[in-house]
Amino acid sequence: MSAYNPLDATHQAFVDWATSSQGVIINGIQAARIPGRGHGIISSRRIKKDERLVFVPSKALITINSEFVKSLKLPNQCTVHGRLAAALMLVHSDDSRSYLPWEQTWPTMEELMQSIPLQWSRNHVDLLSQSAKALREKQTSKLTKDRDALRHIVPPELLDSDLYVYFWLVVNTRCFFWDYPPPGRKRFKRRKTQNVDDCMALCPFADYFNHAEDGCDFDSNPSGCWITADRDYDAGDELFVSYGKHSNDFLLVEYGFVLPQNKWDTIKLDDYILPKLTASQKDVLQEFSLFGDYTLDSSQICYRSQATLLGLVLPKAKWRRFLNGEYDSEHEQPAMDKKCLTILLQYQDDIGKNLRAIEQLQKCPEKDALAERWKQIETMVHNTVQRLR
Ligand SMILES: C[S@@+](CC[C@H](N)C(=O)[O-])C[C@H]1O[C@@H](n2cnc3c(N)ncnc32)[C@H](O)[C@@H]1O
Repeated sequence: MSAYNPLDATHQAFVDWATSSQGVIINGIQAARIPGRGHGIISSRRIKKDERLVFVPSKALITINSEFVKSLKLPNQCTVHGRLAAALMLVHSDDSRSYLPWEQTWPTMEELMQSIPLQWSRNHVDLLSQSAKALREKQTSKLTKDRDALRHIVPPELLDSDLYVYFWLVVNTRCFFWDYPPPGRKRFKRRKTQNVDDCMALCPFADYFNHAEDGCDFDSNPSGCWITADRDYDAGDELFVSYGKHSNDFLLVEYGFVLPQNKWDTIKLDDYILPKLTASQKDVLQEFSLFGDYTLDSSQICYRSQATLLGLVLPKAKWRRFLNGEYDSEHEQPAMDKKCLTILLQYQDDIGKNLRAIEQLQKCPEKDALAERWKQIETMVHNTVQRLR
């Protein structure tokens, strides 16, 4: 007996549509409402490793080569992401669109806008971590570029509306990797030249799978794509796929959630290390390609940070010898640990300030997401401080 709730009529209608008219083959799994994760996939019986769980034929995907997308003649200067979002928006008012039963299972605009920081208000954005802020800025400029590339073809009242952002986020959160050219070509080969960011397809039913650190295997060929069990499962277990080896800041910005346990999680230390460096130390780091991108994971500071911090405790000539692999820094380890500790104590102060500011916010999903993330950051920093002490 599963702990998850059965599907409502909208989702059941979508599953019927996907299997009866789109050729989607579902084996041993079903969609279900999963508390805290929207919908997801659970096993309807015991499943053996390597069983194929779902097959989605290529004709059922929404890609840049789907007829309704192609017919809109959207400009190639716009990313595939931006064009797919525009196409979904432009046909949104057409009640005869073929994939309507599928679209009705997607999250609402409110759910997406609240969970993903892209459209958060300034007071919430200001309380994101440094790395989440940087990722959000990148995302914002990608959205702006997509809008600019579409401006001469899509009316501004649509392009600048929340509806465009909504479909842009639907594409961002629900696409799978897909890099095949349209059917009908004599030779059906993967395009080697295509930008990986442009290899996207919306994939009915497979898009119910939630993310975990590790999960079932996704694969594809020109006929379609499928997901295979990575291990045995009991009836009623939730099954996941992995969206990639992502930190929680990345998951928050791109997908609107964080994992409670995440072996790929890291936090950035740049704001604490870079201000401590002189101009000439920065030059040396540039020379050795070690400038910036300093991280801490659940147990240690990355090599880049350690090599950089050594520059604060070693004379320049010795530091250069270390960077050239000619000097072993074992003697300086205690001094370096001390530097590290100073930096992390400063970080702890800021974490405290952020948590107190978040405490003052009115109750809302953004507040909960911010508090959860900063408590994770607090734990990571605290554990390293304890270890160094
Ligand atoms: C491809 S969809 C997965 C299906 C989705 N849960 C739904 O209800 O339609 C990706 C979205 O699912 C949610 N999600 C995926 N994995 C999650 C997880 N481990 N915890 C919480 N939410 C998750 C996030 O909202 C994410 O943007």
